[in-house]
Amino acid sequence: MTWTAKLVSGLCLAAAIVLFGLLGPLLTGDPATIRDVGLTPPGGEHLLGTTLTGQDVLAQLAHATRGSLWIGLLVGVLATVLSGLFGIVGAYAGGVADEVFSLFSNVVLVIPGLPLVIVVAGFVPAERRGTWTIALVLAFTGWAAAARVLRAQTLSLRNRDYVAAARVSGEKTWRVICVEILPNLLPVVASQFVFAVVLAILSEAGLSFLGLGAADSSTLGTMLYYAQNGFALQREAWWWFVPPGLVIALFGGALALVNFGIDEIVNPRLRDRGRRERDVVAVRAQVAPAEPDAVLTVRNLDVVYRTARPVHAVKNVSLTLRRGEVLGLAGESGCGKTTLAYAVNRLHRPPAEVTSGSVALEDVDVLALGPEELRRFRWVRLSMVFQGAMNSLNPVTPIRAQLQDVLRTHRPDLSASGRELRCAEVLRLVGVDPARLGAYPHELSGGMRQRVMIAMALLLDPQVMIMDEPTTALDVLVQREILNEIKRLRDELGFAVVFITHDLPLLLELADRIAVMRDGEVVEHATAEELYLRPRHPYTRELLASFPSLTGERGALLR
Ligand SMILES: Nc1ncnc2c1ncn2[C@@H]1O[C@H](COP(=O)(O)OP(=O)(O)OP(=O)(O)O)[C@@H](O)[C@H]1O
Repeated sequence: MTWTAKLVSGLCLAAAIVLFGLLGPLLTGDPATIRDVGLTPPGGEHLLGTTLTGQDVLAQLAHATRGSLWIGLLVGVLATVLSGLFGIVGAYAGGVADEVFSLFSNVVLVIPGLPLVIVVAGFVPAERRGTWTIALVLAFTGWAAAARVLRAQTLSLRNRDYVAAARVSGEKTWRVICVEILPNLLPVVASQFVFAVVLAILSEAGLSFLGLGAADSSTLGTMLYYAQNGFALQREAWWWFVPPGLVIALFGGALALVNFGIDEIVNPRLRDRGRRERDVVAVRAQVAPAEPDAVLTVRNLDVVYRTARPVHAVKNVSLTLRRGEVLGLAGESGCGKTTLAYAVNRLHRPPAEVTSGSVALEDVDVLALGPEELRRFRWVRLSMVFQGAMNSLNPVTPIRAQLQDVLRTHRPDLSASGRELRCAEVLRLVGVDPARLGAYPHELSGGMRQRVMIAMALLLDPQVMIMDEPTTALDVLVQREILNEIKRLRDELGFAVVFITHDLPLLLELADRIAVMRDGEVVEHATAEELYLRPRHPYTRELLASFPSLTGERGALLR
């Protein structure tokens, strides 16, 4: 079922039940009228039959549905307000307020909900136990888990740049919360609300079934309570207890479907979950025989994002990476560079799918590897430095642990001292003092973090390293230092590099050969020198011309 189908069917079902609760009582008459037609089965005058005392089950059901929905709505609103207050306001305010609010939420969270509800509801005398009392008790015991979720979300949002910008520009606190933070939380709040309503209806049914429900209203739980007391099951009067049970189940199911729909709106990736399980289609080309000194051979590769409007991101790409070579992959933003790099590594996720072609790393047919073979292959023979690499480190773990994790996974026989030595060695290789092994990522500069990621990619001596714009976020001096380091390491260790960037002049300096991509296709593939001196494709000439010359006339800088 697609996300829209879930949402629409959930909303239709919930709307039908709400309509029945709203209009049913007006059409079905008094549910309390006693007649001498006890336990009449459904049919004729009484569509859903009668109770032991001859009351019409349909009329009771309509009133009970209205009562349950009303309690569900009250509790949903109250619990959402409480969770918003304690979760969002506390987290945004920070300091003592956050600690006090958070402590209170935690205390409420660990109190066992149902027993507390039963004790509190039982403590209030029956004649004073009205709808509001029950709603307050259920709301009080039901808001804390949602508050924890909202607090976590708010803590992450309050540090975002756009919230900081709003604060710096002098916006008032309530405005920052309502305009900058709340809209981003709305999908989460909506799904928490839906969950609170379902939980309230179920809990109220449980309370009423135990005889602890509201004295002033009839709910689906009350109906079940009377059916139980009237021995409906033993008397085989199924029409007395099945309808209220069914309405509870259908309403719960409808809201669960709505919740799924909301989840998938919040996280569009979920929409594609399960739509396709394969990342590579079955029919694809045989691995072509590689050139003698080729280490990585890509042949006629096609990658398609199977979205509502499919995107053919990589089209018939063929590339050969030779031993110890730096192959540059250049092209404007969105031309498919990252998609190609991910597909070569089998890191692409649905909706991306390799539809044809082959990828071979020496003798390994990469597209044919199973999950366990892939796990053993990646990083050992082919590693990757991701785009924005300096943010790829886990902020709460020291560098040492992150580097050692890779060794623990792929070299389990290495001793603790062996691991330590190897980590220090790779850090030294990339020009970072091994004394920084104990540092957390935030204690390192951007350039150092970038180097640590390169060190991590070098840990297992891979034959090929794919570097996806590894230096874009750095200033030119640090960028140059790192590029020189990559060249030196390549000469020293002999691995081959696929270096992806939109910066063609940088590639002219670094790469042995360059492939220029446009719209998913490789439009030109030549040595760096050839490409610079004799660019053949108009797009390459355009790219070369778009970079300002430092030696031309002043005006040439401002093209
Ligand atoms: N998950 C996705 N669903 C649909 N289309 C996608 C998805 N991810 C990427 N695309 C599309 O695939 C094409 C190639 O994207 P890709 O990220 O590979 O480009 P790129 O050359 O690496 O760009 P950049 O240099 O900006 O990172 C783009 O048109 C992009 O919109």
